[in-house]
Amino acid sequence: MKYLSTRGNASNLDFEGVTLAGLASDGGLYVPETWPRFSEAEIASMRGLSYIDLAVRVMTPFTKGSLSEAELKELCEAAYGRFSHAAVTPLVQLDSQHWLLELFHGPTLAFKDVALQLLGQLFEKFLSGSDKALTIVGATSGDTGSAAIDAVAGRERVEIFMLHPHNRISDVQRRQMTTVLAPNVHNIAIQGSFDDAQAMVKTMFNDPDVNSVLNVTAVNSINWARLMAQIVYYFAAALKLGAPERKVAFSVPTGNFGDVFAGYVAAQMGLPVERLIVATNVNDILHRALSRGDYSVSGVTPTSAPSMDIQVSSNFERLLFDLEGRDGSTTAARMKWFEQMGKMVLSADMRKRASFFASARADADETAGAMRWAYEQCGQIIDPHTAIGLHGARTANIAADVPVVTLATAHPAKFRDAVEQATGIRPALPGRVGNLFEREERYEVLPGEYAAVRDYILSNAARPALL
Ligand SMILES: Cc1ncc(COP(=O)(O)O)c(C=O)c1O
Ligand SMILES: N[C@@H](CCOP(=O)(O)O)C(=O)O
Repeated sequence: MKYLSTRGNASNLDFEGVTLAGLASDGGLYVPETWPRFSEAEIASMRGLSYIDLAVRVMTPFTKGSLSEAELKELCEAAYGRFSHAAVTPLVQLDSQHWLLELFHGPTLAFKDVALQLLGQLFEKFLSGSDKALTIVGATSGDTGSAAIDAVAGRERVEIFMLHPHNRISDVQRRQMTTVLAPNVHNIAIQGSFDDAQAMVKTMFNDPDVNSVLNVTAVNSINWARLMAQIVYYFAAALKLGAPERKVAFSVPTGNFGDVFAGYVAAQMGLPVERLIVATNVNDILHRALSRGDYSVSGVTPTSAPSMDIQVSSNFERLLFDLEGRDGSTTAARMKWFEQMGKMVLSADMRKRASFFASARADADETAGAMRWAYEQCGQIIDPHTAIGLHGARTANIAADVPVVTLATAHPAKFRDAVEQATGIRPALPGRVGNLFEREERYEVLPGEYAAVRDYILSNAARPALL
């Protein structure tokens, strides 16, 4: 499989190349040259497979040429062997139409583990036998950071610098990152928002002062391998609910548009998806864009679902690329305009082409209300991000005979204060996170200025000599 950049001006790479590169050299995001497609019979034959065997089946078309099926299986076994549930991503029924897809049974209690446990294995595999080292530079609104750090802490040849918005993530999220004291892990709290951190990361990729000495890569969902691994659980859920004979709708708590884009890819691959509901909090740029064409950035408002306090949704670029006929120069011009003006308009025609996506927005009361409904009506404690998804699922106009699956993206214990406020229940942290509140923390607080962050990374990166 070959991959091309959404901005049409970077070398085409194979799977190994895009995994190690993270972002394309023209600032675009890598996508497969074409979407692979399974027939109905092929999808039916996936029923009953274990999660690992299903993952190999779904991901093989994307990894062809870089990994054999046996190698991919070995990596999946290592990645998913650390999950605390035998099904890896179990489904829980709420009522006659609604299900939760629990994606938080990995080591750091959020859906990010599903992709990042595999990405850690992929880095190791692709670096083995070479003299290369990688410097991961990532931005997190709380969950990607801990999942990425868990996946690479202590590994040789990989060093990680993770930027988070200072004082804007939960105490559990922060400690899951800052108490990992392995020498290859560096946490930086920046005075600013996740969007500021994400913009710095993207700038770093094309900064000659950085990439002349460091081999920089990404663990955010700008890295194609992240999205690829997230496609699998859409197949897992739909197959359990009757696919390919029966259509299923998904409601996805959305920030960077990565998770829901993985659902879009699953549909391109032939999975019968009725609708994808893009569920946002009050940082609602995607809801505004899909419902009325207004993709314009306003300030980020802190909410009880901090991981979704995002306005610039990186993966939306991948959708725009498809909606505009996969013409890189059109997408490049559109993104350049957006980067300068902070806004773009989606024409009625583009919105029509995107009408496979529905969208919804939940404010603070609606988020708390969804947590209460899940607890009082269905006996389920859910986190605020999942609650936003559930609000979207329950308010979208989906026919009563179509199952609606809400992606449960984080364990409620990561957001104990918000859950307790809404339901009166303070969820306990699962044993697998250990004595988080007794461990020493280490992180650097830096101003939200690109030069300060770049200089810190350049002076603290341990292995430039290996490149
Ligand atoms: C718990 C949680 N839910 C939802 C999201 C949104 O996912 P995405 O950024 O892929 O849209 C995030 C962050 O990305 C998250 O951490
Ligand atoms: N919500 C994320 C933000 C980054 O998203 P990513 O999926 O692109 O890594 C987080 O929790 O860090």
